[in-house]
Amino acid sequence: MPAPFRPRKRLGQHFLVDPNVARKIVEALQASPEQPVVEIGPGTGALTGLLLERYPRLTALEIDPRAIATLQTRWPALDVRHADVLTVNWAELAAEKGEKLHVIGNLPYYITSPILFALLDARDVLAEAVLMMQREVAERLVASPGSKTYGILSVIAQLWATPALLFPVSRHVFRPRPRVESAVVRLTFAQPLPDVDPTLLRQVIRTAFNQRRKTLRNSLRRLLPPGQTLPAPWSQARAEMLTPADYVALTRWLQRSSPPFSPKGLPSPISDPLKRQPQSHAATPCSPAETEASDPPLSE
Ligand SMILES: C[S@@+](CC[C@H](N)C(=O)[O-])C[C@H]1O[C@@H](n2cnc3c(N)ncnc32)[C@H](O)[C@@H]1O
Repeated sequence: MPAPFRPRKRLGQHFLVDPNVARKIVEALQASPEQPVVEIGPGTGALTGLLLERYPRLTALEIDPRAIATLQTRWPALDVRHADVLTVNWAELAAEKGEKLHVIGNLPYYITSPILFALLDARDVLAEAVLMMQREVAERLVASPGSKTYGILSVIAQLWATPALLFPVSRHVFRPRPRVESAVVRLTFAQPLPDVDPTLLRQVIRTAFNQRRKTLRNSLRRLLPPGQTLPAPWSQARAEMLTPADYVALTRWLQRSSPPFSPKGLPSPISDPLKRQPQSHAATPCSPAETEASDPPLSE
């Protein structure tokens, strides 16, 4: 069905036109019918109709009033809210629904990374998220240590959730066609990690990857108390060699060394990242500074 209005590229409006792909995405959601589902960016409703058939407690969040008018005409009873997904208060929405939320959406690709970080931040009130995104970002979410695509997003996503790359989607099933290929990912949100300050953990990961060419001994220097140095297995490693679990262990060690972050300070055994087998891209040069909003240009 052609969009009843001119798609706006600046809003990432590439509408899905293949009903089989739409069905596959909706079927990837593991929510049961009585659970609350939130759709990000319903657009003209490629997923919305299918979702409503299964999930009567659906809420849709859309920024474009023209899309909202279309949705209200097609499904007058739909709970569609005019909202910028980046400013949504997920905790309030979950409180309103009375339980953890299941999120779904074909994401607007110009803000994929900020949406992912916002959802990961809201992990305590979310159960799962099934999201279509550019394939390159999907691959980053599931990347392993030592690989070219392993970065801040990989580590944080793998700590706060279990990401699974479900299936690829061709750029030919959208109108207008995006320039990049897509993929669908499911994030199953994890329980909080015990005995680790999440703010410090994020700061450690970010600081290490922002200078990924340097050894951790140098890149993390400013996080250490004066006179303190990193122990041997970590000090010579680079950011991309550490697993998500290593970052947790490293942060716990820092908490013990820096009193402000040291409420409990439990010891944690670590493996030696220098002895780990690097993967095929282990020696890749530094990519341009990885930032949370670094999504590539997308439209044709
Ligand atoms: C890739 S389209 C997907 C549309 C529809 N779900 C589909 O599959 O055809 C992305 C949708 O997100 C909406 N959108 C863009 N920026 C948004 C934002 N900040 N908050 C909420 N929705 C947004 C766009 O208007 C568009 O409807």
